[in-house]
Amino acid sequence: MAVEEGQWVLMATGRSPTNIAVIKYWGKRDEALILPVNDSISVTLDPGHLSATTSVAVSPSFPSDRMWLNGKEISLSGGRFQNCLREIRKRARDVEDEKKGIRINKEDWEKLHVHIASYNNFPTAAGLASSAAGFACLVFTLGKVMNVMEDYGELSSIARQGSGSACRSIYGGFVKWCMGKNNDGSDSIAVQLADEAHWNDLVIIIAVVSSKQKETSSTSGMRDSVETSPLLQYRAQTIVPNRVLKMEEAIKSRNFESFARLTCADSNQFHAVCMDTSSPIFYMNDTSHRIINLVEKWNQSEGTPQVAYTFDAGPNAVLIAPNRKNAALLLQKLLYCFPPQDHDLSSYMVGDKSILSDAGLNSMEDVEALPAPAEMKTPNQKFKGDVSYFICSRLGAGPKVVTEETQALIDSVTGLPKEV
Ligand SMILES: Nc1ncnc2c1ncn2[C@@H]1O[C@H](COP(=O)(O)OP(=O)(O)OP(=O)(O)O)[C@@H](O)[C@H]1O
Ligand SMILES: C[C@@](O)(CCOP(=O)(O)OP(=O)(O)O)CC(=O)O
Repeated sequence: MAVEEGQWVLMATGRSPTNIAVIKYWGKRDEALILPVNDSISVTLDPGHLSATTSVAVSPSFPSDRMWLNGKEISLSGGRFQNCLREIRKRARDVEDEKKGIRINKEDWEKLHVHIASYNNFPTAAGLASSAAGFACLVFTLGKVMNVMEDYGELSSIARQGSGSACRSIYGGFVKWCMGKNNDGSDSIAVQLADEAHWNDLVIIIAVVSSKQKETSSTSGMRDSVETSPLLQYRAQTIVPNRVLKMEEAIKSRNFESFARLTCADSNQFHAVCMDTSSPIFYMNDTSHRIINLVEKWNQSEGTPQVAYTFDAGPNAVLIAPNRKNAALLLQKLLYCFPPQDHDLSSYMVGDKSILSDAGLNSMEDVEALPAPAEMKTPNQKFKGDVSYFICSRLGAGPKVVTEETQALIDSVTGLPKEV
């Protein structure tokens, strides 16, 4: 139902980044509250390249809460959406918009309904943490519309109830999700370790190996691991606590060698836990393994890490280079092994395309002329088309309000998504 004459629509739009864990969250001790079995640490990615944008509109003429994701209406009846809506509504405060002549009292929020429209500028449910950006954005933007004044720690614990990893997308830079001890989850919140300016030389290259939806969701995969993997228990109790301390130290001192070793080891152990699960879960594929091999060989041949890799619940590789020079060298090696299927170099690299010219790759001829990486054992092997495309990004900031009306996803007159 659209807005009736004489009634108003109030709206806010927010944009939130995704994050990628360098110490992984895998396993819950409480499914309903989404409480993890270990701390985790992530880097927030530049929202210009990977983010969710969400508009939340409220109007007395809306008969129910509704949501559209990437243009399609989805159900809000799931517990995760309901938890986020309930927790934000509980904290809603008086809102006044003098220009529009709108006054909403605190108590009115229980009766008012919202329309939510969200859009991800990258593939949804493909192991690129869309749920993290999505739920962080939902909580952040609902909070703006409802004039919620809670601090970011509290917002992170609400976002956590949408998707665990979402609590880390409430901040930019380097973020730690402290698992907490309390049964009610009140101390299971995210904190910022350092902002994005702290270590801004880092370059992040994502190899999108498959943008298809995955077979085993993170939620069900980690449930199976908790129930069946002895390695998960050992990891959570013995390995991660120590690793988190070392990672915090590496970030603080910008020690790339330590950062890279910890990141790679933790990704590999997370996938070992998946293998240790009954039935085993395979998130990586042959292409993922080839990328690990390439990086490991390079790192070994130099005697010190040149690049770090990490893989979430999917085959896509997230590669972190300490600077543009190493990122460009990495790209040369990657494009030698994984040349594009068609001859369009420009669409093969999204995000910060300028890294291509840093790598001296201005045309397909440049790609074809690349020498085989010196550390490769079988230099003639090329796997054309096995990588769909690359994204070049960097560390980024946390959620922001988007003020331009043109960027809003809901029409302020009809109260419905603009594309519908
Ligand atoms: N922009 C968004 N706003 C709200 N919810 C979203 C948004 N994007 C994704 N989601 C929710 O997240 C779900 C996808 O989460 P899922 O964990 O399967 O994939 P992913 O987050 O892309 O991958 P992973 O967490 O393994 O890296 C969607 O079905 C939807 O419920
Ligand atoms: C492999 C991971 O990306 C797992 C993310 O799991 P989710 O946060 O998507 O799971 P739920 O809490 O069930 O929604 C590792 C990480 O981000 O730490």
